[in-house]
Amino acid sequence: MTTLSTTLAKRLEDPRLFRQYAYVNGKWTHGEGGREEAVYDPATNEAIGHIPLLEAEQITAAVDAAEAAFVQWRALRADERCERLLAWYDLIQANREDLATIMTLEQGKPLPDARGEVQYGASFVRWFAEEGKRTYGETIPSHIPNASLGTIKEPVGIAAMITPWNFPLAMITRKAAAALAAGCPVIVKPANETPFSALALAELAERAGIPAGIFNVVLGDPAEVSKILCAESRIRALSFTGSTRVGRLLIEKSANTVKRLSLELGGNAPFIVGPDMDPKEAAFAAIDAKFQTAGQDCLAANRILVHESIHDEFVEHFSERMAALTVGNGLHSEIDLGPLIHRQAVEKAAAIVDDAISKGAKMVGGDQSQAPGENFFMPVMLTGVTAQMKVWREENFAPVAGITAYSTDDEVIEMANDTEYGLAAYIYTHDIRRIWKLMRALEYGMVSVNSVKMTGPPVPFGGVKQSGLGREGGATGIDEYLETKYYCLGALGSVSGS
Ligand SMILES: NC(=O)c1ccc[n+]([C@@H]2O[C@H](COP(=O)([O-])OP(=O)(O)OC[C@H]3O[C@@H](n4cnc5c(N)ncnc54)[C@H](O)[C@@H]3O)[C@@H](O)[C@H]2O)c1
Ligand SMILES: N[C@@H](CC=O)C(=O)O
Repeated sequence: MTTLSTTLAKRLEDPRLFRQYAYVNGKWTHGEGGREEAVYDPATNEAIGHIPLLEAEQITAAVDAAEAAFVQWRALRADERCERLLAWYDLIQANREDLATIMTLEQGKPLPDARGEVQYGASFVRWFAEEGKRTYGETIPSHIPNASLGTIKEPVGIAAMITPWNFPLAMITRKAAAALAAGCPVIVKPANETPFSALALAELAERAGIPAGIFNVVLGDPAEVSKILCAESRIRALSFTGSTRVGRLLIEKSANTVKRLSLELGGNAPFIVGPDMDPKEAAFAAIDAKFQTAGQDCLAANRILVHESIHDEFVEHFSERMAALTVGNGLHSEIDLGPLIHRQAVEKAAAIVDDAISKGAKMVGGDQSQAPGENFFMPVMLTGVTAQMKVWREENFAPVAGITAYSTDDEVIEMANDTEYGLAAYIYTHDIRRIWKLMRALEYGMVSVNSVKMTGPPVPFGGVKQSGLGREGGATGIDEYLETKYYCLGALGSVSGS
């Protein structure tokens, strides 16, 4: 019988990239308890494969393997680790088409977007391969007679990573490449909805010469696995990307082992349009900022705040452009929006729209009878949204755009900051004084002015408030995996005053 997993394997130039096992200590591993879970194509609801759910002892075995492998990995010179990471980068690039196919099948995003994510994910590997060579310590002018003082940077130890389904590859490489370059072994727990991208990365890491035990992918019940990872004192850093709800749980669970925590959590981005903007240009930019990955993006423009003087024109252009968006299976050509990840996400989106309408918002679009399958949600524009509505308060993670008018800069600052989240904000205006005022007043970790695109390897990506702790990427991303060791070399004789 032909199953979708055989169909999938046949679609790939290199079928060995499609693995249905965990990857621990350089070995493809079954679950010892016989538990497994199906993974579905969200566009069709067909199972594309199965993954094992590992037992507690198998997760601990991954930690044992990482601990043993750490000794040699940290002992390599930075340029030697750089070479392995560059080999990984080359393999990811060379297998871009297969990786994109796997991603579209498990995540649903349109194939061109999946190719873009592979490229984006690979770019972090190259960036951190190089950054690993620049983990400088410092020399400190001594206040102690005859002593020399300074710092050196050392790998923090085993780093665990728990990652989401919306960016199944790049959210792994942005963490793992930094940790590996710093000299740390890595244990990744990907989202159960999208494990196959992570497993393909493991296959390529092995081919790149990253030794057994240094890059592990564990699979299992999320609460069970993370409980073990958080409680394990040998794991010194935990990096999580996902919802604020789960982020809070991980903080609690890690308290006893006092780990280094990096948290990239939810967002509720405001998209502010000033009165001087061309309403059409701003509306088109807002469409891009809202509907990429079908709205399932932590940077998605959730609350679109438009100056009252151009609001009606903006809304007209927005709805026209929204009506032209195509919704369908991401493997087909000319698709703008793929499915949501599963049926619950569709139900959540519908509940957010109903809540807004019951509180007075007006809806354009969103004829769900046109949806090409049960996990699809036709894009919706809601106008007249208020702070009492869920669409304002919650990260909707769906193609639902909430729009509202404002009259003054002070008012829009208050509106934009009226959320527990603080990941990213967008400002569209050409008035430099307004740009400066808004940029300084917005309580967000990242502010993008007149540009939808804001991310990439050189960028210190991260949020404030309840959107997270720490930064990924950029010149500081590797610090999440490094400890500073201060040294005092005393009794040196002649160095006083240096
Ligand atoms: N800030 C960022 O960089 C960023 C990037 C991507 C996604 N996100 C956020 O991620 C969320 C969407 O992703 P999601 O639905 O996969 O998030 P999620 O929090 O439900 O899941 C993220 C990861 O946590 C695991 N998990 C789920 N329940 C758990 C539990 N009880 N204990 C331990 N682990 C558990 C999941 O299996 C997955 O691996 C959104 O809030 C989005 O904003 C943030
Ligand atoms: N789009 C983000 C991921 C958030 O979901 C990124 O670029 O890292």
